[in-house]
Amino acid sequence: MIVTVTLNPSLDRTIEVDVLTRGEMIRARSARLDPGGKGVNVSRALLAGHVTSTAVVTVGGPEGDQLRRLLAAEGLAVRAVPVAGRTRSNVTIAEPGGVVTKLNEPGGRLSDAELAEVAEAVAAESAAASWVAGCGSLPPGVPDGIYAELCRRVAAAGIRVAIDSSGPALLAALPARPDLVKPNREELAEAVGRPVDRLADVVEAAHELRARGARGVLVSLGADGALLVDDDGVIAGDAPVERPRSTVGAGDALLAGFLAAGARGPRALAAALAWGAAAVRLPASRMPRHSDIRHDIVRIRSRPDLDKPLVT
Ligand SMILES: Nc1ncnc2c1ncn2[C@@H]1O[C@H](COP(=O)(O)OP(=O)(O)O)[C@@H](O)[C@H]1O
Ligand SMILES: O=P(O)(O)OC[C@H]1O[C@](O)(COP(=O)(O)O)[C@@H](O)[C@@H]1O
Repeated sequence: MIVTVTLNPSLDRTIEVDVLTRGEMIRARSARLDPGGKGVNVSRALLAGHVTSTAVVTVGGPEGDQLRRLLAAEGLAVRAVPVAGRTRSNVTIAEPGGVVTKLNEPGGRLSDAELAEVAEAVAAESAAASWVAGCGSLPPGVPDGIYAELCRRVAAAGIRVAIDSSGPALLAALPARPDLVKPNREELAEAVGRPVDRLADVVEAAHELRARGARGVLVSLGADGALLVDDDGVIAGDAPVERPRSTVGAGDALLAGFLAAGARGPRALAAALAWGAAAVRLPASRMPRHSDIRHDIVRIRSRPDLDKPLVT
């Protein structure tokens, strides 16, 4: 059983266009509305993969009501914490070939009292959990140290914790020793304050996050796959997708696959890559079911070519 925590969930509208040209009126090919936010997507992917999960989410305003309805329609187990600020709407414009432009709102402000209610909800829901995953950006009003606090509380209860966030919230979480962090290439580069251009740079930066406290680092690298650094060493892999449709939620599917497969070693990395690749082949942030996942396309390397320049 895996609990996810999303302080800044969203309604995700994905609009498919032939080409995005700034300053012009563009007729869309299709539009789709999904419940969103990183932890919400991890729980949706786990549900699709038949792994028990509960999503703790804040919900506010008419958008929050709609988010609840969308999650209920998917059959997700949700612990909704009502808040005064409205739930945000994020827009993704998807062009053929998987090129996406994302417009993410900051989200509604959360008060200290609302944050205390979230903490209570997490404590209540995680009694039987093997992992708690704190995912996504922080809305206004939330201190950078919130994920560090989550790590300490969850670890004190003997439960493992994963953090998928960025910027100051990710940096502040590291000294609290999360069992896993899942930065993408950009987030990793931001965390170490230098570009990450080759696999060797990824390894070095991931080691740095471990030196600052993270026990395991799973770096998602878009079309370049993913790299895992933990107590067992370094492994990398990829799963090529010929015709990517939408990368929205691919990182969330990757994290879900990794946790679902035991969160350790080549087997978990392979599952993560298979789930991530499957998400990329699906429209918008649709999460893969068993029948969407192909394990035969995954290539795991215990001695990756470190000089290889990254393509995405
Ligand atoms: N173009 C692609 N081709 C194949 N796999 C991809 C592609 N884009 C993403 N993925 C898969 O999805 C995972 C997450 O994508 P990434 O863009 O790194 O994360 P995030 O969505 O968190 O920014 C990657 O590690 C990879 O497994
Ligand atoms: O909290 P953030 O960083 O603004 O991200 C939220 C967005 O990320 C998503 O969870 C997608 O995440 P990924 O594409 O990184 O897997 C969307 O559902 C949501 O709109």
